[in-house]
Amino acid sequence: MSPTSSAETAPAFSAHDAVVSYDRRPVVHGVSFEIARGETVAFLGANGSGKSTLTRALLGLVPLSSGHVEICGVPPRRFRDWARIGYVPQRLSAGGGVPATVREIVASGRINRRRRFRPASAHDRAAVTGALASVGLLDRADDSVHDLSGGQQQRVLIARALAGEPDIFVMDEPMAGVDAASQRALAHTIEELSRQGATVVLVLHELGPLEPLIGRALTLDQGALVGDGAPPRPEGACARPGHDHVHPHADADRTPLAVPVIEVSRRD
Ligand SMILES: Nc1ncnc2c1ncn2[C@@H]1O[C@H](COP(=O)(O)OP(=O)(O)OP(=O)(O)O)[C@@H](O)[C@H]1O
Repeated sequence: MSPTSSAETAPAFSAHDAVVSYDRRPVVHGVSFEIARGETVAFLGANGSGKSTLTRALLGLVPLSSGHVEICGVPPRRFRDWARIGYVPQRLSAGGGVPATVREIVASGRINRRRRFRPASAHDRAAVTGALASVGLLDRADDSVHDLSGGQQQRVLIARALAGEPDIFVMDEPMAGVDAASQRALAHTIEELSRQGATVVLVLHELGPLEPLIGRALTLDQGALVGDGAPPRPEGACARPGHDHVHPHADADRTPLAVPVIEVSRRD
């Protein structure tokens, strides 16, 4: 933490000359930036430009080969307040081979909030139900997550993050494989989170319905930060730095979402 910052005033995320390598091959090349509390920021770039790797490095999920990153002024290895962070990974990893239900996966998002060895409180249950409703999956709550389409599984991951009532969201391609109506509903959810003061970091290959929310885009090209500012104006459906992007989920789901109501815990 810098001498002038504290855990409450430091940027939500900062990176200083951050380098990430896989098998000694650098895929993120010495990037530096800060993301302030309450900002909504998108990482843009083509497939393989390093967006996911950089966001995972910001969360300490992959190690840096040099440089440093901080979460709220603290290096990830010393950061303890993980309940503040809602991470939506690019693909469903929760559950694995275990036949978990949608509700179980979403409830796992409250683990950092629950008191050890205590049964779920009424507030825990309400947070899970509210998160399920927000992504339009209340009616699928007792189904196995493996019976859902890729787009629906993506919404389960978003609900899991919402259930934890974090104030910092990191969402890796939250719109991937989600149909247009559901994308608009998710955009509304994200707008609401942002309006309530949450920090929202999005990995996107195109802005789509999120465009009005994104005032700042950090653009990556082959691991280098090549842009930091207002996002490029649309010139077509996929006229974005990642226009050649391959969607990870081909099976977009078709269920429209309920209008979400989300509460973000305020920290300031
Ligand atoms: N676990 C890994 N091991 C080795 N190389 C990896 C690994 N993960 C990603 N890479 C490589 O690192 C580079 C950056 O990948 P990354 O997934 O971060 O890019 P991205 O911009 O998020 O792309 P996409 O939009 O396709 O997810 C790519 O060349 C990719 O092949």
